[in-house]
Amino acid sequence: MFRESKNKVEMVMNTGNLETSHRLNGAQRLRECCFIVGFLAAILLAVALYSFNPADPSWSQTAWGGEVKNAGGRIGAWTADSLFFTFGLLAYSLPAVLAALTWVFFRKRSKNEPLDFMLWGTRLLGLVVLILTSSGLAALNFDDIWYFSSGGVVGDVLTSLALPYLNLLGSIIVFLFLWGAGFTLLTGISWLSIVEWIGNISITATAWFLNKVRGSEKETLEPARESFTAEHTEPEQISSDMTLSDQSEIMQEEPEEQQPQPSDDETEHYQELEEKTHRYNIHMPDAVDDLEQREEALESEQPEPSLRSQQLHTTIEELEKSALEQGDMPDQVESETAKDVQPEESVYNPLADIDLETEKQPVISAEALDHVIDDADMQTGRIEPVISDIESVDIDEPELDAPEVTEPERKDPDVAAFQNIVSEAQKNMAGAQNPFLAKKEEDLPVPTAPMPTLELLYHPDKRENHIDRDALEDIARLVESKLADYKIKARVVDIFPGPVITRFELDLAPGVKVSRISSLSMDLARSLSAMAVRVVEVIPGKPYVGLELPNMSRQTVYFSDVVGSKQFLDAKSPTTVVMGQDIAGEAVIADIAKMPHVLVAGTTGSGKSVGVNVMILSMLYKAKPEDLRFIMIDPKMLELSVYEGIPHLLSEVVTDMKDASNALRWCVGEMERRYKLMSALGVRNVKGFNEKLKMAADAGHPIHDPLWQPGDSMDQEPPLLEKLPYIVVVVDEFADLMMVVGKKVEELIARLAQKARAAGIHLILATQRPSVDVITGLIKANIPTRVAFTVSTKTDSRTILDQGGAESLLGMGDMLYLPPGSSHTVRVHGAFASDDDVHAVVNDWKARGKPQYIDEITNGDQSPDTLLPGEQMEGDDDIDPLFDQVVEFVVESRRASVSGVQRRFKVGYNRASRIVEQMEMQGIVTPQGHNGNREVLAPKPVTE
Ligand SMILES: Nc1ncnc2c1ncn2[C@@H]1O[C@H](COP(=O)(O)OP(=O)(O)OP(=O)(O)O)[C@@H](O)[C@H]1O
Repeated sequence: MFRESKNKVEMVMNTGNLETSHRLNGAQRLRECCFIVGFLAAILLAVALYSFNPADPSWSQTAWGGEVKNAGGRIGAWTADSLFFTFGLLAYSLPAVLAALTWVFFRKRSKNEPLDFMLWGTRLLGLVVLILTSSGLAALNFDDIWYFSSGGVVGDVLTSLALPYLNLLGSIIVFLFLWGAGFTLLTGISWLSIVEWIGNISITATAWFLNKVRGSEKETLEPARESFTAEHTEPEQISSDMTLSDQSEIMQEEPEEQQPQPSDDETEHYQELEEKTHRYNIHMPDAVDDLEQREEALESEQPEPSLRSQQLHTTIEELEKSALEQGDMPDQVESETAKDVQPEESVYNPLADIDLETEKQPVISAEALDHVIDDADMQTGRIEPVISDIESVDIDEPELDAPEVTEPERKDPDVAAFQNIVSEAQKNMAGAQNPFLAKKEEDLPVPTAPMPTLELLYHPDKRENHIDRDALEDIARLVESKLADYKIKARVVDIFPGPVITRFELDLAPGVKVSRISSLSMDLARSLSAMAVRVVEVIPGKPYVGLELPNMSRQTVYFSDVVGSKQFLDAKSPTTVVMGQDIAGEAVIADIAKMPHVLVAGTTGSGKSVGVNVMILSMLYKAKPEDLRFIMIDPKMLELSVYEGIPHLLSEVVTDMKDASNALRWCVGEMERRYKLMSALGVRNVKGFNEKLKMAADAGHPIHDPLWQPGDSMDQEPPLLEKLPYIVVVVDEFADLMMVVGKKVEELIARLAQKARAAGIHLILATQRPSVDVITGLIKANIPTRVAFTVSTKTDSRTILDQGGAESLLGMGDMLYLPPGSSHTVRVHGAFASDDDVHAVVNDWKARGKPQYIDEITNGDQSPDTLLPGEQMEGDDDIDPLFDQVVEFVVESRRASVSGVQRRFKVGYNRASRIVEQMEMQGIVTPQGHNGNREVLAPKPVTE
């Protein structure tokens, strides 16, 4: 009508809405009026109370006709008088109370903010209690105002009720506490939080005040045990050199965490949580990272699953569908038949089919097959002569590209009989040549690789090297607390997990002696429930002490792992040997030529023989026979005889102790010869000698033997000098040698150990008896490199290493290696080479060549010509004083056993065996036979 446009209409409507929204509805209007009146009353009340004049007319005063002084007029005077009369001093607070009540009840509220009557009921109750108790307290404690009691009538009534029963103090206390309860009812503020808040304020104020008083001088906190823990838990937040104010600043920075004071349980929970998040410095071995990287690489390298393997995961329906689409679905009849014969098979497997068929052949009759075909025909409605009889099934089978299936039923009886005869003959042959019996190797095919390959060795499957950080941290905490039990303040700073043990590096508090921890190693092992704990007193380059604890699950360090390591592959020397892995899993290798001799000791079963085998095998991986030769002495006849026949051997493996001393004597002679040769060529060692020889040969002037004299051989001119190989002498049970041959061996070994280094002759001596009569001072002084496997006592450890520690090893190849020229032992987990590994490498070398034994090494009879400088003929030894008596006894008893002589004459083994050998030399008894017995050659004395 009069509104012209639609827009305008909307605008007018909107404006109308807005206008109505600003108007109050009926109830609201009433409430707002009450709100205004309430405030008016509060203001008037305040005016009346604060301008109260006792001379004004009121309930209590009669002042007729006088001028009213009260600013609230006559009403104000009467009201004020009434309130002062009723509430006393408390009347002054009533305007504020009235204003507050007005605000609470009449202010405009939103719909989502309804009045909580329960809450307001308690508040009202609180207010009443507060007013009553305040009046009571005022009546008891304050003077009257004007002519009113300070507590008003209310206070007077309350006190008159309380005083006869509670007396003054009791009444005050009761009113005070009720007042407190009323306050909490009214405000909802807990008195506990008020107390804590006051405490906080006072501490902060005191700290602030103290710092103010001390001026710029800042207080430094002592790193006490508590702060020590704090440092651990929040190192980046609270450090020991922070001032108190700094710390309070930090506290203020996190008010949410500091202000709501937690309960005791919560505090404990937080402490636990803090301790859980306490991270130690764990050094993961590189191997773990490598492993992870390799795993990732392997995963990324994994080829896409082939179509065939994809098909394995599809259902038969999907396969059929796709086959139909591609048009290579087999004949319906065939598939149906197959279904009947093999209802379970969902994926086609030719091998499974063959097995099934061959198994089923005898039980499927032609009738049954016909029945199957009938069924199929009925289902398909097609008649096709697919299977005619059983034979046709058999003949069709080879099409399936299956392995040969033996079918004894169809064999000719003559052929079967012939085969029986042949197999019987083969069995007899096999019985004669039992493969489990050690036998001479036939000519093996020569390997194509120039040196043995790593494929010969056992390669373990990929091993999980899972390191549980939380478990390690738990152990670290346990270590700290156990040490604290023994009053040792120490803190774990670094953790090095390894394949066999984990090293915890401890930072000791100032003044704690390392020896205290060392002496506690047994107690620590017990309290940590560990097999053994080794204390590393000095870690080179670090101010810490090491505590080595065995891992829960131990990993075997395989020879193939270490021999395939970069360090070993990079090493050039032919005498490089593998030791094992250090505590962090890094390969430890050494060079025998630099050692130059090594002593290996440990109790039986500690892994010595495996260790020695590993050393020999690693040299077989590095050196050709022209570079390195071995002389092996093995009194046990077990450990080293496996090497018999490798081209590196200079002589057969020596198992007779007499031959062993000959071999050692030969070595001394060879050493002397080499020295003469080297001095003739003016070189200082074997390496220099070989280089000079090569240089001369390359230059076309090969060097002839300068020591040759006419008559030494049938040749007319001196022979050409040949390359000198390193010679490594391995003695597996050195104690045996010392026991049987005695002093002579000690002398020979000492001579070799002193001088053989430059001549390229090196010794590996292993013993399971690390006692001072075996490892004598003379030998020890000349053999600087030692390897200690587990020993039973600390004394044994000292005998080998000149320090303790080997008694705390874990066995199974766990060793302490004392490198040459060092007094610090290195803990090494020895590499493990199985018998199969040894055989594989040995066979590989046997296939490459035959050894050329030097007979004089073992058979070299002692004659005045072959005597070494300074050596005496054995026969020149003084005849034993007991000799004549022993001869008499032996000739009479006709028994020439060493033990018999020992028993009869009460002498030691060495002396008895020497006397028997002297008798042998004089032809009184025969040499030892195969059974160890000797026969008496001298005739029995004739008795009259
Ligand atoms: N490095 C190693 N890792 C794992 N197991 C090892 C290792 N070395 C040795 N062993 C285990 O310890 C056993 C004993 O080792 P070995 O025969 O070398 O001891 P031994 O000290 O030579 O004893 P004995 O003196 O009696 O010959 C081995 O059969 C093997 O099972």
